[in-house]
Amino acid sequence: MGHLTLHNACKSFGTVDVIRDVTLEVQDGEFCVFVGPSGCGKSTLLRMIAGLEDITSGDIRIDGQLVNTTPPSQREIAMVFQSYALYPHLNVRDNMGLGLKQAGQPKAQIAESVDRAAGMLDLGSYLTRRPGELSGGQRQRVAIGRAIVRKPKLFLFDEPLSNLDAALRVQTRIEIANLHRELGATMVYVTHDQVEAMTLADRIVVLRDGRIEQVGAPMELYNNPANEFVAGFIGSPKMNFLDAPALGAVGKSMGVRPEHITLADSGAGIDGRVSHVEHLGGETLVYVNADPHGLVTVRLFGEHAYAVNDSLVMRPDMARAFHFDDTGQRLHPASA
Ligand SMILES: Nc1ncnc2c1ncn2[C@@H]1O[C@H](COP(=O)(O)OP(=O)(O)OP(=O)(O)O)[C@@H](O)[C@H]1O
Repeated sequence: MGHLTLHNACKSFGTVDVIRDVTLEVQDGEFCVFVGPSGCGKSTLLRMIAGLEDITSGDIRIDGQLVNTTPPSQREIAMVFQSYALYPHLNVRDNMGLGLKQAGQPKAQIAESVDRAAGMLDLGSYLTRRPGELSGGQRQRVAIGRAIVRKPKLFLFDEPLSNLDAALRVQTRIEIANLHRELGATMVYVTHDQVEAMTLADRIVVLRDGRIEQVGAPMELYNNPANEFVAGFIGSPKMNFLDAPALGAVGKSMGVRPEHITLADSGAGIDGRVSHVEHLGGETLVYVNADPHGLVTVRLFGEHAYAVNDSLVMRPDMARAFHFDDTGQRLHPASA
């Protein structure tokens, strides 16, 4: 079991309110990702769940039990950090088994648990190496293995992939997703990378300035963002925000995703001039300057021969456009 509830959880450092009234329920077995810009309070919230930070007010419960003042070691959680936090003088087997050893488990049982976790993470042939003899990705797998052997109620991950290069990040992301499927454990995962959030999460919690902006399944946030902030944060490349009055559209700004605009040489649409083109092979990103909207990103499938300074016309798919008022709240006009 690993059911987590936060009720009006708040955290202040001195007079600065870092987490404000967070109420959230994470179901047993769920993969929940906290995402948001730098400084929005993701790590602080995770550390409050872990017990590494006191909470200023509110409640945190694990499986219904109030843990506000429970020390981290008694919360039955395991945390995986960006920095691995392995003991350099211990080999992989001893690093992974240390928690069980400290808990007084018999040697044979520890060996069995470590072997099982090492098998899951493909670490079997590295068990006698020390962390210094491993790559960054292997070290992070050891840190994850150390969490697995403890059979915690809750896995907490704090940006575990940030120190890995791009290819290894993708590979380790897939391994974490597989692990979640295999273990069926509750996982709470912090990242500032919305692609990681989209690909791993059952549910994403979007934070800004210590508050929850929206909670939902990845595609729910993509297709139905509650406000301009979430609309701009989820999706890569980012949503375009066009000048709604200039288009005769409802609201202050009209949000259109780069993949929901087509280009034509002439005719009806928004006139613009190509400012930059990125050829990515499978797709082409065309950056178009259009007054008064500014720089608009258009994402086209496949290869396209647009060049800087080409004049063209953009045609947003109005059925997929979003409308926002001047406070950034989503409008639902009857015509939208
Ligand atoms: N011990 C502390 N004392 C005072 N302020 C703190 C402390 N820890 C964090 N903060 C502040 O709390 C805010 C939230 O920090 P936190 O590390 O939780 O953000 P984050 O969303 O995880 O950011 P990042 O993505 O950059 O890691 C920041 O403004 C930070 O400066």
